Amino acid sequence: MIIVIEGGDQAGKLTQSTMLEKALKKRKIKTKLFHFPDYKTPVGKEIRKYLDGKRKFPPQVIHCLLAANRWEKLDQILDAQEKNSVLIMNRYYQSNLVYGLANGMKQKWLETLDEGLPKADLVILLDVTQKESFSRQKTNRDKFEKNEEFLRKISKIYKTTAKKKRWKVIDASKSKEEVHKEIMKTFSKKIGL
Ligand SMILES: Nc1ncnc2c1ncn2[C@@H]1O[C@H](COP(=O)(O)OP(=O)(O)OP(=O)(O)O)[C@@H](O)[C@H]1O
Ligand SMILES: Cc1cn([C@H]2C[C@H](O)[C@@H](COP(=O)(O)O)O2)c(=O)[nH]c1=O
Repeated sequence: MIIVIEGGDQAGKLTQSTMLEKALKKRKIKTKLFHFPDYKTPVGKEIRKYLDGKRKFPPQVIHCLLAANRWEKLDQILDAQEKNSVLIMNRYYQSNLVYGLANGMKQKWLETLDEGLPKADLVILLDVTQKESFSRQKTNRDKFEKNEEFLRKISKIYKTTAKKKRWKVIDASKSKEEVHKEIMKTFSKKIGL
């Protein structure tokens, strides 16, 4: 199964996807964690430059690149699916939908970019207020993260999309351990334990 950990800036996606990976491996469940964007690939390097303000692209181009970055990893994803029971995605195509909508792109256009990639079985949205996210100090904010107004928009679109698409929303302003417990509860329920 594919579990996606989603959320805005500093929501705790890296923390929680790593804690989940560790917990599943401890239970002897074969698990592989992917991170998107993957900044190490050729397309990923372009995305990094864009987010750092060193490249300029129209929104259509950056959202195509963000999807292309997943297509670059398709063979690795398929291979990982063969070898593991669970794949965890620290962001996946759901991010492109939310950020793309916030950037004025159409839903159908955005969804077509990722059509054909292995689908998510469970999407967990880590919900934090924009205030809480900003209090989790970060020195180098990227192009999308610098704009507070944009981040408020992202938070709103995440919530409405989660409702429409039945993503599991978890209050991520709680402690790391409490959020992890909630994620484990959701996972157990999903697999019928
Ligand atoms: N539940 C929590 N409570 C308080 N601080 C947290 C919590 N979860 C994560 N943090 C802290 O917030 C910061 C961001 O966490 P993390 O890198 O996991 O978030 P992220 O969603 O992956 O961020 P980004 O999208 O910006 O890469 C880190 O310093 C982390 O230790
Ligand atoms: C995968 C993906 C990401 N984005 C956006 C979301 C963030 O603003 C950046 C990535 O930053 P992070 O600190 O490395 O999480 O890119 C997007 O718009 N579309 C996507 O598919």
